[in-house]
Order: sequence, then structure tokens, then C-alpha cells
Amino acid sequence: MQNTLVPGDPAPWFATTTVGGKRLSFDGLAGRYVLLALLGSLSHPPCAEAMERLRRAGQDLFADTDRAVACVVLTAPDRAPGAREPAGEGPTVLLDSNLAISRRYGALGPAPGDGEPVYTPLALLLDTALRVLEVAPIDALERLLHRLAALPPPHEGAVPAPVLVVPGVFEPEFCRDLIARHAAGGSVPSGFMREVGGRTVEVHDPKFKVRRDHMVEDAPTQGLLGTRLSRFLVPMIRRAFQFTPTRIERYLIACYTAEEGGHFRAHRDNTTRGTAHRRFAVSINLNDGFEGGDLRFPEFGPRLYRAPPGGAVVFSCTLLHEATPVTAGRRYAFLPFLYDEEAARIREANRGFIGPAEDRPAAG
Ligand SMILES: O=C(O)CCC(=O)C(=O)O
Ligand SMILES: [Fe+2]
Repeated sequence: MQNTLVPGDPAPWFATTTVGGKRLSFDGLAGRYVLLALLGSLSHPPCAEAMERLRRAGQDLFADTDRAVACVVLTAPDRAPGAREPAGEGPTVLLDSNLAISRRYGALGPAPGDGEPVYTPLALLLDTALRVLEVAPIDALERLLHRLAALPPPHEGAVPAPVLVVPGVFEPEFCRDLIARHAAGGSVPSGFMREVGGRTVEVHDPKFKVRRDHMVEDAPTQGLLGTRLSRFLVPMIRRAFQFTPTRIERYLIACYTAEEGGHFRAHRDNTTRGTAHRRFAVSINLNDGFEGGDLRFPEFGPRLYRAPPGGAVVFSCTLLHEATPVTAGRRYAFLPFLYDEEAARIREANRGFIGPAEDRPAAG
């Protein structure tokens, strides 16, 4: 077996499409156990059998997708007869047309001598942080399924996410001013950044994110915001994380409303070229009195986090996080990203990859 992954290794992240044509970022599956089967082609009988076994397991082991999901990687889509989505009915089938995933996971390796590369179908069991619990040849699938069935609930004994909560960054009157700006200054539906063909573009998808954003563009207000972050927040970031942010990306006031079903599904903030420089995300709530609208870090369990009005939740941009739907009222928040001079050089180097190829580079 050519695989080089062993228990404890983080499973490599990748983005691909499903047989159903949906885009899938593998890292977004974190938060539940994952059974990943690299099958290559179903024309190989043991792989067709494994596929059938996983389909049957959909009725029990993978019925609760908050506990565990199964994914199959195929290199040839036309060999996936009857493949179905979503995961509850059978494994999610991911395409690996250029073999990059198979190679990265060690399923495709050099043959002895000078022969063609050999495909060794593999099964991996991953924990809720997408770390390898076990990796085995596909004929050991049954054993992995047994092990999965015996695992404790995904977040038993979980400790809190490594986030920092800092109250008192903005005073109440300043919070009120910022909320008023959102109403008076106009707001636009909020998109999010996605990597498409090697470029970072803004996309809109109300299933993934519903929010209205107002950008503070005037220098005096940006100064007021920056001063408060430097004085009241940066010292605590330095204490907790030994990181000194020197730069702010986007002076953004956001509003999630219950009427619109405001939310932002699980994502990471720095997984595209155009966002790779982001180091820490900051969520400063400007009001209270709403329901829902909490932060959740699925890799660390179902626990919810909410900054008090004027207070911040600070977390590494690499952590998977979501803003849960606002179910009553409105949630206003100031949402900058922080980075430093070293990261600024990365941002500069990547500027040319932002926006569709024909466009000029976009800001933030
Ligand atoms: O609503 C929040 O607090 C988080 C927003 C967020 O994750 C983002 O804008 O990337
Ligand atoms: Fe985010």
C-alpha cells in the first residue's frame, strides 16, 4: 500500500464536484465523523461491493449526518451507476478526474518497476477535525464501519473552541452610531469569496449566506474604529495568541435579520488566494435583543458563542465557523479581518488573482 497517511495526520483538504455537479469543499465536512473511500473505478468488483455496502450503511450508520457521513472518490463519473445524493441515501460521490485527490491520499502510486501507476483502493476513518483515525485497504471496510459504529457521540468531552471573547471594545453610544450608519448609509446583499479556476471571485448563494453589508469608507470613522481595535482588542489578541495585528481588512457593518432568515453557513475565511492573508476574524456585536445569530465552530462541537454588545469574539481565520440563523429581531455586527505586515506581502502578491480574469483587482 502506497499511502503515507497514518493515524493522527490531518486528512488533506481539497475542493471538487460531486457526481450531481455540486461543488464541495472537503474541509467543510468537519464536525462529524467521515468515512472516506477512495475507490477509483466501480468496474473493479471489490470497489463496486464497497459502494454497495456504503449505500446500505446509509440507512443506519450514516442516517444521522450530524454524527457521520460517507464519501466515495471516483476517478470516472460514468462508472457510478445509481449514485445518489444527498448523503443520507448513500455516500456522496466525489469526482477526482485529474487523480489529484487519489494521489494525495496515497491511493495512486508508482508500480514496482516502470509500469503504469497502480490504484490501491483505500478506506479512511476521520475524526471530527478531519484527522485520520485509521486508514486501510478497501477490503478492511467492514472493520472500519464496525469501529465507526462503536465511536462515542462526535463531541463527547469536547472542550471549547480556541476563541477569545473580549467585552467592552466599543462603548454603547458608538455601537448605536454604527447601527444608524447601516440604516442611513445603504447596504447591499452580502456575497462570499470562492476559488474558481485559480481566481478568487465573489459569489452569492442565499442557501449559504443571507446578510446585508454596509462598508464604512470615510477615513475619520475608520480611524475611530481602528483606534478602538488597537487600544482595547489588540493587547488581548497579543496576550492570547502572541500575534500582533497591524492591518485591518474591511470596515464592514453587517446586519442579519429574522425577516430575511439572515445566516452564514459553515466556512473558513482564508481558503482562497484572495483571502489567504487573513489571520484573525473579529465579530463585534453592536446590539442584543435578537434570537439565534450565534457563532458556532463545528470542529469543536455544538456550543454557541455570542459576544456581548460592544464586545468581540476573535478567532483564527482557519477555523470552520458559522453564524446561525437569526430567528427573531436583527443582529448588527462589525466584522473586520486582521493581519500583519508579513501577511500584507501575501495579500499584495495575490491581488492579481482577485475577480474574473477580465476585471481589475477588487478591494477586499
Ligand atoms: O456573523 C459573524 O459573526 C461572522 C461572519 C463571518 O463569518 C464572515 O463574515 O466571514
Ligand atoms: Fe467568516
